[in-house]
Amino acid sequence: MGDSFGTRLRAGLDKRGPLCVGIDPHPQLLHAWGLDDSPAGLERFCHTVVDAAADVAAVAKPQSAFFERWGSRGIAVLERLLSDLREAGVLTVLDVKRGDIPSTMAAYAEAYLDEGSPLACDAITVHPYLGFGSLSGAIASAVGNDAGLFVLARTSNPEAAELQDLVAGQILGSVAAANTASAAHEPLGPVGVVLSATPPSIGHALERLHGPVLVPGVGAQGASPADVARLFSPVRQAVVPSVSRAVLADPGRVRERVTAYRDEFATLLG
Ligand SMILES: O=C(O)c1cc(=O)[nH]c(=O)n1[C@@H]1O[C@H](COP(=O)(O)O)[C@@H](O)[C@H]1O
Repeated sequence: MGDSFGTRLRAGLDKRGPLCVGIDPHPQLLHAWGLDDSPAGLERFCHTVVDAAADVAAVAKPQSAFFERWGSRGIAVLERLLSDLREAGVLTVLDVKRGDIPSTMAAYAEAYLDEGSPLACDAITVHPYLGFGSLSGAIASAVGNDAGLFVLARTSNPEAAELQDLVAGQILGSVAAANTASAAHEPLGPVGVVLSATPPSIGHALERLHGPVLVPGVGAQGASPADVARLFSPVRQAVVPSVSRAVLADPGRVRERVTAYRDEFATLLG
């Protein structure tokens, strides 16, 4: 067995600092970068981001939808991106937000978590809205492959509250139990959560999660690094802030922005 996802993530965060670079090649962004909205444009975009972030970011999170738009040609670019990030020592969280009945979930786990799969990555985002138990097989697969999952608990979009505020506490409790039950829960368990930095407060105790906390919402969606520090101070060592548009706006300044956010988060969460 190799190192668990939590061990690799801890090492990456300690070495490079707390930041996940979101890789979201929106068509408008490709145009702003002077690139075609095409698989070739996507590929150029990805090369630039990997070159800029390779040795300064601990984690990168490609958003699968922007690659799926192009069918098999986009997926080929995504496969190459995952492999380039791995080679650069950047942990990969593929943002696919999967969640299905257990037998189908097993196939998703095979696609993204099995070592040797063309789209293998270190972790994926999943949702628990078919019942947390429907994720059991995916959790077992993550543990068996030294990979991880990030379970949506409270997302950053304004529509999230009506449904998620009803169940977030239950989801956080289930994540804590899954990590505690895992042999690999030190230094960080295999099951992380996604909690946005945009609400005014979290409203739940996070100390017993034993897993990483992926935090979107900074920059384009209005939250600041100081909001992250304020909301997540009890688990600040486990926080992985994720920033996409605010670091990608200008192709000539990706490295500068990644480094600036990383350093600011390191200071605030240190
Ligand atoms: O799972 C996510 O990454 C995610 C969760 C969430 O609550 N909100 C959220 O915006 N995201 C993702 O984060 C990216 C947007 O990040 P920004 O461009 O930094 O706002 C998109 O890929 C979203 O799908």
